[in-house]
Amino acid sequence: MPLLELDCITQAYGDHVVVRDLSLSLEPGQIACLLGASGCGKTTALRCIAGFEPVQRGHIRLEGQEVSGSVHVPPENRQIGMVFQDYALFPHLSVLDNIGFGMGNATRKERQARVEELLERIGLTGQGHKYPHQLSGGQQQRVALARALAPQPRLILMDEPFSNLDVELRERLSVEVRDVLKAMGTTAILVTHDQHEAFAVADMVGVMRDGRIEQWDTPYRLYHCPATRYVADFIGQGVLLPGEVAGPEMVRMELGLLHSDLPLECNAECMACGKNCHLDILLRPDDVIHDDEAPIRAEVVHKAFKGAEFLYTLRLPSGRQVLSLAPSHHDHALGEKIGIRLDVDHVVAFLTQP
Ligand SMILES: Nc1ncnc2c1ncn2[C@@H]1O[C@H](COP(=O)(O)OP(=O)(O)OP(=O)(O)O)[C@@H](O)[C@H]1O
Repeated sequence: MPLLELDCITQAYGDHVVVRDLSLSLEPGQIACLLGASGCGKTTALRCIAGFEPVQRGHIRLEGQEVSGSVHVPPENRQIGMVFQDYALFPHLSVLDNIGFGMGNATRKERQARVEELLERIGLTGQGHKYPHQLSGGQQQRVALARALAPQPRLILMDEPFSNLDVELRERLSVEVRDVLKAMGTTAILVTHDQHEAFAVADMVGVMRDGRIEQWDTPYRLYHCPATRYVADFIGQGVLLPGEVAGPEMVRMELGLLHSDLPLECNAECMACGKNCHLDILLRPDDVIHDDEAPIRAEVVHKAFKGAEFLYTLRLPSGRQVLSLAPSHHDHALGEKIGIRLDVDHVVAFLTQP
């Protein structure tokens, strides 16, 4: 049985529909992420799950039991833990007391054992006597996670939990949070606009747009097999280059012929002949390989040093540009023409808009 099911939920503020027919299902122990641009409705969806907002249509079920829809179970009876962007720790309570705060029904001994266990999980053993202001931002957020986990909730909801932290710490903490959640078998949903966080933490990611989930998929598939132009553009870097269907599973483009393992998207007439449909082909920087032996030459118009790699922007003979990631010992000057070839695992193609 899924731990959480959202069945076509809709929520509006007045006339402004913010969440539209949103459905998803989470298995116990799964970590999901709602990812999207500011204002797409991620926080509102999370607030509906927590019970802070009623849903106007649809149903939410936790462990098969309806909590929103024809009934409305209040937030405090849903056994859901929350982690917020600003940590929301009690400043006048020690770390120990913050973590133990929500364990009202436990005995002193149980509470102590649980808090010690969680302190160890978050790497703060021996620091329980400190107060929030004596901790770094990353440590405070780990305490906030421990506090949310302490009462053994059915589900943890995290709203932009890393956005107050600097980039390096954000990456490290997102991996640590995933490890803690996985070690405890906790089901969780993260809300963020940062795809690196989403990819570091979640098993499944829903890319949201305008209140809807545009694609619900694994991070790998979102990157390599985006279902729509919007997802292709929102996730990762890349360019769309024009191509032409040369057969049901083959496309011709400026950089050569590409074989697709799936039938290419065609319009009805093209289905009949299997040729000449115009497509836009997605090329990621890792699809375009720098190779001195390759006959196709492209001019370096921009380069960004990434440490282990350069991200080159290259101009093709047609004037169109592609991105290419190359190991950083291949250090080429602006204006230089370098050989490139394609190494595309899956062809991602969208029918050219008339
Ligand atoms: N309480 C409210 N009353 C009226 N409108 C609201 C309320 N809360 C949110 N909205 C509007 O709903 C839309 C979606 O907001 P929401 O916070 O869910 O988006 P979000 O994707 O989480 O954005 P962000 O990343 O900026 O937090 C926005 O246009 C916002 O202005």
